[in-house]
This record gives sequence, C-alpha cells and structure tokens, in this order.
Amino acid sequence: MQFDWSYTLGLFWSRDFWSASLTVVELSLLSWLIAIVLGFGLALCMRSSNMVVARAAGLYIWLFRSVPLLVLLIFTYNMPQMFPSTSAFLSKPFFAGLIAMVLSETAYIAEIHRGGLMAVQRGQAEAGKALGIGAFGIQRLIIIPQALRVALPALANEYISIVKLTSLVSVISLSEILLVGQRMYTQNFKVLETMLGVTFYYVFIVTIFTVLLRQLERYLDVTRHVGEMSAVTGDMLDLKRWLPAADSRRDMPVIELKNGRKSFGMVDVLKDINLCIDTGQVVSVIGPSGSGKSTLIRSLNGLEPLDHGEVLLQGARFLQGRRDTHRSQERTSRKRILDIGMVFQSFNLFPHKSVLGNVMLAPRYHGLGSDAEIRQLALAMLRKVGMAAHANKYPHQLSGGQQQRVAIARALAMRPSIILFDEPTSALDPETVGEVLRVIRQLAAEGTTMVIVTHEMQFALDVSSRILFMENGRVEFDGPPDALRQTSTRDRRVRDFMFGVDA
Ligand SMILES: Nc1ncnc2c1ncn2[C@@H]1O[C@H](COP(=O)(O)OP(=O)(O)OP(=O)(O)O)[C@@H](O)[C@H]1O
Repeated sequence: MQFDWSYTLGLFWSRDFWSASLTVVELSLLSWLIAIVLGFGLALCMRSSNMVVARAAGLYIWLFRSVPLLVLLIFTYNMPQMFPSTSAFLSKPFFAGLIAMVLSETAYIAEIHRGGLMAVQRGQAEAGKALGIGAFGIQRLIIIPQALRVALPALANEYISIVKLTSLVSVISLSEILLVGQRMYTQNFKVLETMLGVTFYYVFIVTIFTVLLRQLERYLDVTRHVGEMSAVTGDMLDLKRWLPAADSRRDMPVIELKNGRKSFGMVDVLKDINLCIDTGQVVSVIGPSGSGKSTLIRSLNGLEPLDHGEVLLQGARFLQGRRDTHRSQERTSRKRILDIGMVFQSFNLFPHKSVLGNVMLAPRYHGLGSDAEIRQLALAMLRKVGMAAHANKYPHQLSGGQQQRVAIARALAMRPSIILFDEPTSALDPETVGEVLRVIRQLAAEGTTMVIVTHEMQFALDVSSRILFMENGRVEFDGPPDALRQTSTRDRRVRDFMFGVDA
C-alpha cells in the first residue's frame, strides 16, 4: 500500500485537528498554571516547621507521584459512580482530565518549586525581615520572584511533558489530538499517514511554547540585563521629612539590652549581657571568633531571638526573650524594627532588583511616600554612599564594595535611629574594604548611631566612641578606645586579641 502524502498534507487543514489542538493547549496550560500555584503552596508546606503540615505535604507528593496518570484519569472520570453529586462536573471529560492532571502535576511541580526555594539564600529573608517586611511580603516581593526564576527552566520542561501527557486523556474520550487521529484511521485505515499528522500537531504546539517560554526565561533573567550608568537627575529631596524620631528623643538611650541570654543547644553564646546605646554613639564590638558578637548584634533586632532578657527601643519594650514571653507578644512589636537598620556581612542585596529597586523596596512597601518621593529618597541615599550613578545596574554588575555601599543606602532609606553592621567588610576583597569603611566613617561623623561588629581593629579604634570586647559570650570590656589601649597593656587576653588581629 502506497503512503498517501496528499491525504497527510490535507490533515494540516483539518478543522477537527485544529479544534483538538486548541483543547490540548487549553488543558495543558490550565493544568500547568493551576499546578504551579498549588505546587508552590505544597512546597511551602514541605518546608514548614510544623511537622504535621510538612508530613501531610510529603504524603501527597509521594502518593500522587506513585499513581500512574492513566489510573488517575480513569478513577476521576468514574468518580460519579461512587459520588453521584460529582457527575455534573466530572462526567465532562475536559474537567475530569483537568482534575487528574492537576492532582498529578501538583506533586511534580511542588518538587521543582522546593528546589527553587532552596536556591534562595537564607539571608534574603533576613534582609526582608530587617527591613520590617512581613512574612507574606517577604514571600511575594523577595522569595517567590527569585524561586520562580530558578525554577522556570524546569517548569517550562514540565509544561512540554504535560502537552504530551494530554494524549492520555483520550482514554476518557476527550477529543484531543490523538483521539481525533484514532477516529480517522479506524475509518480509513491510513494509520501511518494519520499518525504523521498527529505528530505534526504535537510538534507544532511544543515548538510554539518552547519559543515563548524561552523568551520569558530571557526576559526574567536579570543576568542578561545590563543596567547602564545613569546620569542622576531630579530635585534634591528635603530629607527632614524622613528624619528618625530619635533625633527628638536624645534624652533616652536608642537601644538597650537587659540581661540578654542566648544558647545554641548546650552552648551559652550570650551570658547575661547588658548594653545601653545612646544617640550618636558609634559602638564597635570586637573579640575572638565565636565569642558571640554576631549573635549579640542580631539579637538587638530579633533576627536571633533571645532566650531570656529584653530589648528596649527608645525606652519602650521592643523584644522579650522567648522563654520569658508568649509569641503573640513578640509579634506586636515587629513594625518597630523599622527603627533599626541592618547591614549584613554578605550584603544580602535582592538580585532580582536593580540598585534603585533595592533601595526603594522597603520604603515603597511601608508606604513612606509617593513613588516619585521614594525614588528621590532612594537616589539621595545612593548619592550619600557614592552609588547614585549605578542606580540602574543590578547587584551582579557591582563589586563587593559597591554592593555593600548599596546595602548601606538601603538601610539608610528607612531613616532608622540606629544601624547595626554585622562584619560589613569581612566578605570584601582587601582593595574594596576602604571604600566601605569610608562611608561608615562619614556616617559616624554625621552623628549616626551605629553598632559595628568588626575585625578591623584600627578602624574600630579610630571611628568608635565606645568599644565592646567580647569573649565567651560576655562583654569583658566596655569603654572608649583610649581606655581599651590602656587595658591592653594590662590585660593579657585583650592584648593577645589586639596583636593577633593586627598581625
Ligand atoms: N544558628 C546557630 N546555630 C548553632 N550555633 C550557632 C548559630 N549561630 C552561631 N552559633 C554559635 O554561636 C557561637 C557564637 O557565634 P557568633 O557568630 O555570634 O560569634 P562571632 O563572635 O560573631 O564569631 P565570628 O567573629 O567568627 O563571626 C559560635 O560558637 C557559633 O558556632
């Protein structure tokens, strides 16, 4: 029997095939999009600290990845036999197919999302928290855009699989491409010719969507965005409107830690620490590695919850030790974190946002002004750290020192009463350390209240009004730099540390 080319070519104009192709696109797109949304929820459940929620999500994924789609389709389509009330919906092949596909794909896509979420660094959520952004806002503005970007190639691949899986829906009599082909060749026996037509329609759909999804990937890939140096224009902003409340409250300490205690397992990292920082003070925290410096500074804004003790901000209780209070009490004070800026060792800039976007994110979230005002504020802060010309660039286009300067501008944009620096130069190349220290020096000269955990001994001695020397979770020295110099001649531990660091 001769291969009938003219019949095959005629199939490309077949109304039935084009209509079936539309069904395939609708079914696959709907299944994919619904499974992306549900799968994301499932992935978040998998990462939940609530064991019941995490286990339930794990069980779902295990079950629906184990059951073949064909079985699930037959099950769903015949469900009205067991539950007649579902017949209005499930007796329609399209909806039965959609539900079966969504149930199955949600399990696969949840695992793709979990990979995406794992790829987002922990510091991203911490940076959001330090900017006073709520849990939902952190997911929406920071985590989800990054996780989706990581997951997109795998999600696109999954879409292609779904297109092909729709052929299984023929088993419940949905007129998709394969079923249309089967109906034709059972009448005319032109099996190969018809299957070639069927192949064409699948290849056509897959090709179109491969191209579209590639375009989307390119569009979302910030590493392809080349932000130009910008000539920064705009009116100079009157920053007075954004000045922190602290300026009018010089009479009381900006922040106080009372009887702060914290353990990690059996190790006591903070041992009954008391600390009181006044407006305008620059306090450097020094000490050997593992002495508790970072834990101390992170406990001041609640990134590391205290076990016991309390933190007062502008004289009012801000945080209480976990073991001294109920969680609900802690939550009420979250918004006040806005009064505390934080700069991290690893910058924690948001990679999916431009430099300007990084600085504008928190003021915008907190509704500090109109978009134009916030833009001016952000540019003013970038100008302050010498980064305004880089406003349109993305973090991956900047050196470490430049990224840290943007991180400082981001903290400044919330006009906090105090800024915490957690080893701001430790992750930098030696040649870029100086540019960051210069900015901190300038802030100190302007009277900004700061606490700086640092290993830069000379810088700490030069810039600080007070130095804390920590060892084994205790503050062993608290005084001005000159007093520390004198102590180092008497106290062997301080001398060893200072010489060790300098060496
Ligand atoms: N999340 C954590 N889980 C368990 N142990 C931790 C955690 N964070 C810190 N530690 C431990 O607490 C102790 C103090 O750590 P911390 O980072 O505060 O010290 P540090 O003085 O800042 O040290 P470095 O100068 O090396 O950064 C260390 O023994 C550290 O291993």
